[in-house]
Parts: sequence; C-alpha cells; structure tokens
Amino acid sequence: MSSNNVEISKSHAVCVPYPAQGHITPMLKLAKILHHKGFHITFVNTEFNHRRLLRSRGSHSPTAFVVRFVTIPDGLPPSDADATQDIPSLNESIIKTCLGPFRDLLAKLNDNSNTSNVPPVTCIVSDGIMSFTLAAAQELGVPQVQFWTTSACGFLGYMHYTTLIEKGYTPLKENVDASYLTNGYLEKKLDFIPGMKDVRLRDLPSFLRTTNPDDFMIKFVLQETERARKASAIVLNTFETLENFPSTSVPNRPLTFLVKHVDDENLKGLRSSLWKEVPECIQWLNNKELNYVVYVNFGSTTVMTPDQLLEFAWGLANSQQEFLWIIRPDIVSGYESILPLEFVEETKNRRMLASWCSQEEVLNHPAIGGFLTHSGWNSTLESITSGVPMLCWPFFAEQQTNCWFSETKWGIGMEIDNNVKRDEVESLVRELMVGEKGKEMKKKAMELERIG
Ligand SMILES: O=c1ccn([C@@H]2O[C@H](COP(=O)(O)OP(=O)(O)O[C@H]3O[C@H](CO)[C@@H](O)[C@H](O)[C@H]3O)[C@@H](O)[C@H]2O)c(=O)[nH]1
Repeated sequence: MSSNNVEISKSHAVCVPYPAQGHITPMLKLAKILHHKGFHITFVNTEFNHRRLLRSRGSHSPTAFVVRFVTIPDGLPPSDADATQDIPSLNESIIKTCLGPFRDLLAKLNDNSNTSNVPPVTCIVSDGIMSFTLAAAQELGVPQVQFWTTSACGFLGYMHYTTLIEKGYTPLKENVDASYLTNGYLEKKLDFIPGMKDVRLRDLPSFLRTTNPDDFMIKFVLQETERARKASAIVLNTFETLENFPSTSVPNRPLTFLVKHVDDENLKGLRSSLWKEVPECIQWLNNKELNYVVYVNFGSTTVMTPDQLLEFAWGLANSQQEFLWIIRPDIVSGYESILPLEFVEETKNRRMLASWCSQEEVLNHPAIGGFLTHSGWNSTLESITSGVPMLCWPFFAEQQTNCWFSETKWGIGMEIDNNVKRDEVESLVRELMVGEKGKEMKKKAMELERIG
C-alpha cells in the first residue's frame, strides 16, 4: 500500500475553535492528542487570528507543522489589531456569516479530484459556542463533537439559563434595575442546580445580569446550549476529583495533563499564543526564591478602567511582595495602560512588567507562590495543575462560577471585590503569600496538583 493510501484510510477531524485565545489554546491541545491517536487534523482559525498567530510565532509559523491550519473569515470588518475582538459583535457575526465559508471549506477538503493526500472528513470537533458547525455536520452525515472549553460547573450554569428564565431570575426586573450590583439582589442563594447548593445568582455565568428581555448574550447562551443537546458527544476539560456532577461523566485528567504525554517530534514547538511571549519573564523568575513571587495576569479578554488598574498597582506595591505582572496592551479599553512614575520607581527592585508570557511555564516555575487571576477556566486549571493558590477577580462569563468553586469548594482561592480597592488587594496579596490562609490554600492546591 502506498503512503498515499495509508493517509486516505485515516479518520479526519476538522477542529473549529471559537476565535479567542482561551478557546484556541485548549482546542489545539485536543487536536494534538487526536493527532497522536492517529487522526488527520485540519484546524480552522479565523483569518484575523491566523494573521496574529503568524505574527506572534515568527519563524515558528504554525504552517510548518503536521496539523494543517486553514482559515475562514469571521465576517467582521478587516483589522490587524493585536487585541481580542468585541465578544458580542464577534458572536453575532459568526452566527450570521460563518456557515457558508465553512461549508465551502468542507467541500474543498472532501473534493475527490483533490490530489493532496487528504482523507475525507469523518468528524467535526467544534467549540461549544461555534454551533453553526452542527448544520454542516448534519449535511455531511458526520458526527459533531462539541468541546466546551469552560469548566463543568460553568457549563452547568449555562445549561440552567432556561430554568433561571422560567423561574423569573433573569432578565432582572426593571425595579432592581441599574442598582442590581449593589442592592443585594445578586446575593440571592439558589438550591435547584445539582452540585451547586447555595450558589448565589452572582456566582452564575454573568450574562444573566441584564434587564433587557431581548439581550443578545442571553439569546446566544440559550441557542448554544440548546444545540449542545444535539451534539454527538460533549468534551469537557476537567477532572473527576475536581468537578464530579450528577448526570455527567467527567474525565480523569485535564488536557494540560494528557497533552504532556503526546511524545511527537512533529508537534513539538507548535504553540497557540496570539501575542508574542516575552522570554525575559522566565529569566527574571530564575533568580527568585521558592514560592516568592506573585504572578498577576487577567487573561486575554478582561478589560478594566484606568482607576482599576491603579488600584491593583498600588495594592501590589503596598503589599511589599515581589510580583510578575502581565499587562496586555489592550487591557484598559480605549486607553494606553500607563502606570504612574512613582509606582514604577517604588517597585523597580521587586517586580517585572511584561505584555504577554508563556503562562504555563510561568505557573510551573518554582518561584511562583500565588496567582492573581480573572478566573478564566484555562488559567484556573493551569494554576491547579501547578499547585498554585489564587486571588480571583472574575470579570465576566463563567469566571464568577470558577471563582466561587475555587473559594468555597476547593479552598484554593479568595475573591477580590468587583469594586477593587488597593487596601483589599494589599491585604489579600499578603494573606496569599505569607498568611495562614495562604498556607492552607497552598496545601490544598498541591493536593489537587498531585491528582490532576
Ligand atoms: O500572558 C499570557 C496570558 C494568558 N495566556 C494563556 O491564555 C489562556 C487564557 O485563557 P483563560 O484563562 O481561560 O482566560 P480567557 O482568555 O479570558 O478565556 C475565555 O475562555 C475561557 C475558556 O472557555 C473561559 O473560561 C473564560 O471565561 C473566557 O474569557 C491560558 O491558556 C493562558 O495560559 C498566556 O499564555 N500568556
């Protein structure tokens, strides 16, 4: 049999991540694992993100690897910004425009006259919130496997949006209106979500915080969770000891663990960072003592006001701890993220500031003692699998749910108030790094690291 025929007999998975860092990274891990198990892989990025990937990776361009990268347009106006796109606009555009180009792509991959040694598509592995792929899979008669990159608890929160609407919890009533963040309404405890007794309304995925009955994000969640019920299978990135809910079958190991066992020269060096990583972060950590440094990073999507940035800056400075703070260039929406000269001067011997880093490497570094995070699921899992306790400042989506679990169920996190103030940051950072609670959290995080 010629090598051509061997290739043709392979299963072919088309992997379609949602076009944002926190989704592309875990999907690429899943793609590597599938490739290692013998699948031919086509990985579909948007044109916008593919250009970013090429820019960030330079000579390590993803096109050089065995996983085949292809693109579809996202339907938004052309842009070369080095920033995460506006989520509601992106979602709306994906729903309206992506199915056509995706169909064309599948047709091209399945074209018999194609001499390029590509086996026919045998399944679509789609991000749970790229559900337009379901129609394409049905037309082709192949399974559509959904990969929800959220936590299982976050996924469960989304799946209960229908019940929350039926019970009148969302949309919020006009009379609680604009003050809902402070009038105690969101403190209401709920008891009908399995495995989440006493979860407060504010701990559930944040899109429910609207008074608009036609809110786009609520409708989006309802549509995507409804289509999830039609998927051939659903993959979650978690592990049994951490999140074991009734009626779900949860895997034993997270992708971060499984991908370490993919020993394939052809995949080494294949990375998914959309921003250029600053290697000096690791060099700086190499000179630090064990568990000595606070790592601060709010992921790829969080934005904050200039005032919030300042409160974090002075809280960190006043804590007197050493810190590595990754400040994404687009973290303060509409502004340059400028820190005051006094802060820069006062902290110069005990901090490093950078725009992006190789986060998993940083979290695995022995110098890291704690993580100030926005509680994105990848960051939370990466912290857990590195045995690092967290301070959590959830921004949106299911980050609130991840934060609640980190604090109340796993004992490895402490929440910072949404209305962040420097005094609270200072005292919680100290508690995390040198306090008794911090020590307890570290112990629990290390226990989970051992299991995960
Ligand atoms: O300097 C950095 C910063 C981040 N990362 C990586 O980027 C990813 C960020 O993912 P995550 O922590 O999940 O945050 P978001 O980017 O905000 O993720 C989105 O996607 C997640 C998975 O669905 C959700 O949990 C979040 O709510 C959603 O905002 C992680 O793998 C990090 O390792 C880096 O490599 N370097």
